[in-house]
This record gives sequence, structure tokens and C-alpha cells, in this order.
Amino acid sequence: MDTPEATRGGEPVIELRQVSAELGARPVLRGIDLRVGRREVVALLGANGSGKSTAIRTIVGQVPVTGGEIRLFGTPRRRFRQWSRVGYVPQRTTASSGVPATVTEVVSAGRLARTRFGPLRRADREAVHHALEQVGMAQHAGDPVEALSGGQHQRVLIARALAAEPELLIMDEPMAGVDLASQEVLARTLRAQVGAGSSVLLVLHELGPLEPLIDRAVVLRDGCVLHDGPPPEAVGQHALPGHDHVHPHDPAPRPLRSGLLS
Ligand SMILES: Nc1ncnc2c1ncn2[C@@H]1O[C@H](COP(=O)(O)OP(=O)(O)OP(=O)(O)O)[C@@H](O)[C@H]1O
Repeated sequence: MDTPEATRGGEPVIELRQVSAELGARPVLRGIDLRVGRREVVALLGANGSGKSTAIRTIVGQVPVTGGEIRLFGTPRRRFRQWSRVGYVPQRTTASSGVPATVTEVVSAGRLARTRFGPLRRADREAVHHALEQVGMAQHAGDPVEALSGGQHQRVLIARALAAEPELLIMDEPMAGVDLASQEVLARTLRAQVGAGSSVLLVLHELGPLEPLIDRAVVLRDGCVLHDGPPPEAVGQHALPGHDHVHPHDPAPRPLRSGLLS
């Protein structure tokens, strides 16, 4: 009989087995396997449209699966309810979703999974403040989010995910369209989270400043897993032909040479 993963100390925090998903009747994920172990940092890479965001969104329940199975902390996702254990940073869209709110209000929303939608107590307010400090935004606590730069807004979204003190962070392109200073802050924040024992799954276009943190890379192409193993640099970019990659979130899209990532 197989030894259960949990008793080997390797219970995955995320496990996708042969997961398929469709968007608008179009197959976008075509049977992907993806595993994130406890304390592991996994980068999900691939060209535009390869299915990275869709994979992430199936995990957090925003896109239904048409086949296969997803487990979170060993529980089938359909039955998973412990969302305070998961911090999710969606792909950044507009600065404020049109709703007037302060930085503190947005970050406090991330705490609701812990308060079960009750009022924030002192420990909750402290957690919100700590999350803002981690991303270097405490001095902007009372600012309207509409007034923030793209990088500052991204830091706020990350603070919102951290406010629940999650064990698992799922981030969709946290570095996209973010200025260098904010990238450094995000890298530092992630380092601290990983040091404290968090597990991380993040969509990236380039490993960039996060490279030293990445344990493993899963590369998607056309909704299938093309590579699962060491990050691309380690397997040799030249071994796999690249092509120009245009980032959709860049204000002025420019081609990047990204080898295996394209
Ligand atoms: N609502 C939708 N309806 C139909 N097709 C969609 C929808 N959203 C995305 N798609 C298509 O699904 C495919 C996968 O999209 P997805 O956003 O998962 O890719 P991605 O790898 O995250 O790309 P990017 O790097 O551009 O963010 C793309 O071809 C996209 O055009």
C-alpha cells in the first residue's frame, strides 16, 4: 500500500491531477498536473494565452473544471472551506475597481476570511497594519487607492493577501507593470514569507528578482504542461528555442527574449 504523502512530510498544499477547463466552450487547460509541496515556491510560466491565469483561477474556484481533480491541503477543492489559509493576489486590472476605498479598507477586506465577516478586533487591525508595513505602505494607510501608482497598488493587493496570515500564497503576475522599487519590495516580502514557512504558487513572465526563491518551474504551452522541474535558466535557455513575447500589461508592449517561457 502507498504511504500517504502526509506521513512522509510531503503533503502537497496544491495538487492538480489531469485538470481540464474551458472558457467560452474553448478548451484552455487540457489535462494538467501541478503540485506545490509544503514550503515550496513554484513558478508557473508560459507564453501569453498558454493558460496560466486559468490554471490559477481554477485553483481558487473562479473557473470551473471540466475534468480532473484539484486538492487544497489534501481536501478536494469542492469541499475546501479554509480560505484564510490561502492568500490570493489576482492579476492586476484597474486601480480600484471603481469603488472608493482607502488602502486600509482594501487590506482589511483580506482579513474577513479570518473574522468570518464579523467586526475587526484589535489583533485583526494589528495584522492589517503589519501587512501594510511588510509591503512598505503603512504611511499610505489612509490614502484613497485611486491615488496610488501601479506599483503601490500591487503592494496593497499583496498586503490584502497577507492580512489573513495565509500559509499558501497564490499570485498571478505580481511583478507585472510594477516599478523597480516595488519589485524589490515584493521580492523582499516574498522572501520573508517563504522564510516564515509559506508555500507559494506564482505566475511569472520572467523569473527576474524572484529567481533565487524559485524551487521549481512548471511551464505551460497551449494548456498542457511542457516542463516541470528546475527553473528554465538551470536547464539552459539555449536548449529550447524562444520567440518574441509581448506582455499584455505593459503600457508600451515590447518583445522580450524569454526562451522556454515563450
Ligand atoms: N473569458 C474568456 N472567454 C474565452 N476565452 C478566454 C477567456 N479568457 C481567456 N480566454 C482565452 O483563454 C486562453 C488562456 O488564457 P489565460 O489568461 O489563462 O492565459 P495566460 O497564460 O494567463 O496568458 P497571459 O500571459 O496573457 O496572462 C487565452 O487564449 C485567452 O484568450
